[in-house]
Amino acid sequence: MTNNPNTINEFHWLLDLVQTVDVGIVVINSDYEIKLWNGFMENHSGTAPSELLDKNLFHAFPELDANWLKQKIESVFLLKNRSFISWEQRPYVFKFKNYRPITGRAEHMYQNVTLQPLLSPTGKVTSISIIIYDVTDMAIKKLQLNQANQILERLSQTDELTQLQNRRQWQQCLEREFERFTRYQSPASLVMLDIDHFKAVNDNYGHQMGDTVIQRVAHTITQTLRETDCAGRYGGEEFGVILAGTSAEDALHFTERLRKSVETLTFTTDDEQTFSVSISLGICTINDNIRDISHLISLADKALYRAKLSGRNRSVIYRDTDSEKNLH
Ligand SMILES: Nc1nc2c(ncn2[C@@H]2O[C@H](COP(=O)(O)OP(=O)(O)OP(=O)(O)O)[C@@H](O)[C@H]2O)c(=O)[nH]1
Repeated sequence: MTNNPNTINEFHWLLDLVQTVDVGIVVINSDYEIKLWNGFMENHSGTAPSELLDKNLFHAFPELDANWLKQKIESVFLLKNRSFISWEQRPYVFKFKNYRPITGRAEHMYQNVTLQPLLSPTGKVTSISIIIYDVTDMAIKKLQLNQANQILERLSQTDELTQLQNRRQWQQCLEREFERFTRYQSPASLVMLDIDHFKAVNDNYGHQMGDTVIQRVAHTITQTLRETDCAGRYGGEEFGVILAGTSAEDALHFTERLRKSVETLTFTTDDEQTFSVSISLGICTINDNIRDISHLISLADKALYRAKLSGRNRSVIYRDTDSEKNLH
């Protein structure tokens, strides 16, 4: 030890800094015995260094994930390299309460942690330091931003009135299904459907009632779908449904079930008038002659048009020959 007063001063300053810095500092030896526990750690854990000195870290804090942390510590001793634990990988190592005024809503402190080898004068790693940074403010902001982005993403994909997928999103889904067919010949059918005489609904009962009809038809579609199917609002009162792994005949079961459910819906206006609506549906199954999704949509639309022409409130399967016997 030196008796040089300058060196002694510097040593005291360093000790003071270690004790008061707003970062947690813990030093442990290779037996996990605590050799240093600074002021930050004392304040947040509520345990004074005098109670911890030479105690085993994992006995003193049994809530620590011992298996995982020991592995990390061992590799620092072995490789003599720093190791970094990000809050995104693991929100905290030491579970401390969060007292930050800005992010008061966070239950615990988010931590970035560095494990650093401490070399003896002979170059041996006899201890390591665990340095804990409180990153709660930054973590909460990032989590809130992620959450806001998720909401924005959902909004940009959803039709506001019906909560079905909007046209752009739905077409992407159709694109994926089309690709699955081209790659794996995985069958799929497209259904385009439209509310019959919808202009008359608006004209007779008002635009707001028209919106209610669109919403309830959309809800009925959602209730009739399987999880793998994908429904979207294609335009005003026109919807598209992609039925994965479904032949034309099976798609017909779906459309007929849906058509009958819509028929049973009743609507009541403010002045107690009641009315019902019907839908027409066109089905087209993907096959090798179909070039792309625009072509597929146009063929399903042709079948829908035929359903309208032949009296509405029915399902029609598109076939190249497209004869009357396909009407239902
Ligand atoms: N209330 C409401 N009406 C809409 C909306 N989008 C489109 N429309 C109306 O839907 C009507 C569609 O009418 P048309 O395409 O002529 O067809 P239709 O009356 O349904 O008759 P068919 O399809 O031939 O059975 C138009 O009057 C549009 O103004 C919407 O979001 N809300």
